[in-house]
Amino acid sequence: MSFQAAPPLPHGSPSRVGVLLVNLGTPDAPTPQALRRYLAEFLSDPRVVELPALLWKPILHGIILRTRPAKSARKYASVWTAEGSPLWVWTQRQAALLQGYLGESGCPVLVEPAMRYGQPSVASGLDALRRAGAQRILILPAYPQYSGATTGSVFDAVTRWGRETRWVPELRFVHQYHDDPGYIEALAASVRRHWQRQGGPGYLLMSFHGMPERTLHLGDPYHCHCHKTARLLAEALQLQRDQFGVSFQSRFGKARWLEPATEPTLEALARQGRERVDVICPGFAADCLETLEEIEQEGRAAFLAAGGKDFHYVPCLNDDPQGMRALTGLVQRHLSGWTLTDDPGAREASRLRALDAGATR
Ligand SMILES: C=CC1=C(C)c2cc3[nH]c(cc4nc(cc5[nH]c(cc1n2)c(C)c5CCC(=O)O)C(CCC(=O)O)=C4C)c(C)c3C=C
Ligand SMILES: [Fe+2]
Ligand SMILES: [Fe+2]
Repeated sequence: MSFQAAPPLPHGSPSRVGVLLVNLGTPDAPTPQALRRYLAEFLSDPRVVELPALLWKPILHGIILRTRPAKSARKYASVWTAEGSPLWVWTQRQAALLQGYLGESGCPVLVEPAMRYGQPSVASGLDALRRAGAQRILILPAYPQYSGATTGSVFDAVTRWGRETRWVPELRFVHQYHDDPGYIEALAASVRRHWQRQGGPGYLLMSFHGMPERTLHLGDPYHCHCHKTARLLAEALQLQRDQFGVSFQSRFGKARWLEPATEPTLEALARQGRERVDVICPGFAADCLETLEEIEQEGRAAFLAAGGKDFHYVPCLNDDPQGMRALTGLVQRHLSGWTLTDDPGAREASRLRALDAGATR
């Protein structure tokens, strides 16, 4: 076992604070080859598919990685942008904006974007922060609701990096922000703006990414977090019980997943005579394949084919200024004691350093 050498820090240089903003990850290109690499890494994570490796590996390599890459590549091609995969484009932009907002509020930190699967990896993001002099690092998984498959897996990647690192930095970890008032209010404001453009409210379907149902019975808080986010958003919008619903999308594999599923819910709403539906995906910090293709394209088609008339997708918070301010506030609270703005000890130390510098001049 060898440990990575600590990056050289100039003698007497101040310790810096870093934030690693981590989202799920995405393929490098909308091609079957890139999808095969990405899905092989993603679906080999035991946090994502909780089956014994002896059972799962032959299914993954013998069936899924032979068929799914081509199908998924076509879906990715339909949402790909000139700058790349939407998930990566938004995550990069969020990291740059977060660094700017934090700096403006007197909290000078470095923010690096990273992807749990694919590139830039969690390890490369942490290395970049260390090279830039960060000795204190806050990990910010871009998942408002905790799940073992997402947030838990980011933790695994961070600790795996730590196991190979000589000088492990001081670390903090954001666990979830599903009921953060700033996040809820930013979502509510985005719905109100949508209503204004449409001349009034429609039925609001809040669609969250699904999870295998057994994870709920095994104690994963994801399902509860999704329902609490939905309740708080409905309260902020003063919606009555018959004006909104919660559903779970992106079913994968043969096991039971959380119910109700989004697409059948949209079809049922249309058949019940709901002419208009507005869909929001509060569990996604940024638009990606799951929102742009599965909801905005497939969800729309399913609703209209079942007799619905008017389908609207309310985009994720992405780079929304109110959403970014909410994230800034969340990070500031988690950095408490680490930055000069909110740490009396650090302020005093900096005052003493200044006095010291004056005395030696
Ligand atoms: C937001 C939270 C997410 C949870 C919870 C989640 C669980 C989960 N996902 C899969 C399988 C797939 N997910 C895929 C894409 C994908 N998933 C999330 C987020 C969550 N997943 C995002 C943000 C994305 C989009 C990535 C992008 O590049 O835009 C995919 C890949 C696409 C495809 O081939 O369909 C798979 C597969 C499982 C099994 C799971 C829980 C156990
Ligand atoms: Fe997923
Ligand atoms: Fe999907």
